[in-house]
Amino acid sequence: MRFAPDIIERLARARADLRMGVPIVLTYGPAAALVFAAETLDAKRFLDLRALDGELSLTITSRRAETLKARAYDADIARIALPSDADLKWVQGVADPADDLNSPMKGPLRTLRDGSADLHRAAIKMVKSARLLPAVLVLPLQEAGQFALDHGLTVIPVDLASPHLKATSPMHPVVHARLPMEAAEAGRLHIFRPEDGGEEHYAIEIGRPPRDAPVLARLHSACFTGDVLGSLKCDCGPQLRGALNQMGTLGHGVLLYLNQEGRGIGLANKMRAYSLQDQGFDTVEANHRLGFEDDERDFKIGAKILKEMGFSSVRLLTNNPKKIAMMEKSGVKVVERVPLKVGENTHNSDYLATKAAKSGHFL
Ligand SMILES: Nc1nc2c(ncn2[C@@H]2O[C@H](COP(=O)(O)OP(=O)(O)OP(=O)(O)O)[C@@H](O)[C@H]2O)c(=O)[nH]1
Ligand SMILES: [Zn+2]
Repeated sequence: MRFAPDIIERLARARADLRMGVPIVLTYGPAAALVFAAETLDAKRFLDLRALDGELSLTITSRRAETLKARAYDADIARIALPSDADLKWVQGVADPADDLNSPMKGPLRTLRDGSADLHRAAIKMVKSARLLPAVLVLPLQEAGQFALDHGLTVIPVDLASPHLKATSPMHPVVHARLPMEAAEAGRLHIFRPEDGGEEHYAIEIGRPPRDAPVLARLHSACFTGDVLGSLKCDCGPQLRGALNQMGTLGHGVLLYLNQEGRGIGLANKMRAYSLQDQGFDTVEANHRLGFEDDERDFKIGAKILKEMGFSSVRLLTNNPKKIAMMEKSGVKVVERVPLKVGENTHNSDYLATKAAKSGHFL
């Protein structure tokens, strides 16, 4: 009998811990560290953390470090030595750009350059996958095993975890049922569940497309504001309905509804980005100021689901060349790109222009 969680299950637990403000322990060979997500750390735990010995660092991505004018010696991340007088408000000010313009002085920031950054890099990956701000407090630990046991903390060995932090989780069909829709009466909704405890994704199959021919397909990323609320800041709502209508007219197609809200940063972070856009930054700059890349989505998920459904080639409805490249790389042939230009308005024209200029979208 073996009921203990395996590494994938422990990673899911660790993500939930971080979201609730509970620290985790990361180990890598003989090295170990106590890790808190800066966003969810509370005052009480921060005081207790301060009382422990060791060099406490606030690790951020090099994207965020650039905005804060901090040197990033570890390529994609920067380990900021926590000043002795730094309080929780200071930590959150480094993590969250909301007040950058009101109170720009966070530094001068001293970043660490000696020692290994492996644990810190893994910690950033974990908070990103927990859809939190990419900033972590990291304290090296000596007796990590005992410490974790004493405090009931989840322990993640980074060497075991890293292949899973990189890979796209296998996706399993859960259930499907008939769903007549305005765009097509012959609709069917399929639910797919990843093995890693992450978000479920959906496939909307219209008609019964033959599996041995290219299918009209769309990879749509969740956009609560556009899809549900009819936001005018983006073109997602009209693209969603436009794609379904084209498939309905043709009589068959597959729309994948991928729960990668805000280009993979989650709705809370997307709203942080919107707030920065209200301060004058464009969609790409806002992501960078938050510490994210322009696009944190994993399009391999889409290819996995299509293959699972039996499709191997598509006519892809998109203006995004990266989706095409990723499908091809993942073994789904894109025989044709079908442009999807709908829903431009006065509120989103700058947003669409930025995507064309900075993210390489087809005009
Ligand atoms: N971070 C962030 N995400 C946004 C913003 N505006 C829209 N989104 C998200 O961007 C995604 C839009 O995805 P898609 O409809 O696949 O658009 P796309 O990558 O431009 O590709 P195509 O529409 O296929 O050309 C959704 O997840 C939205 O929630 C924004 O300003 N910031
Ligand atoms: Zn949108």
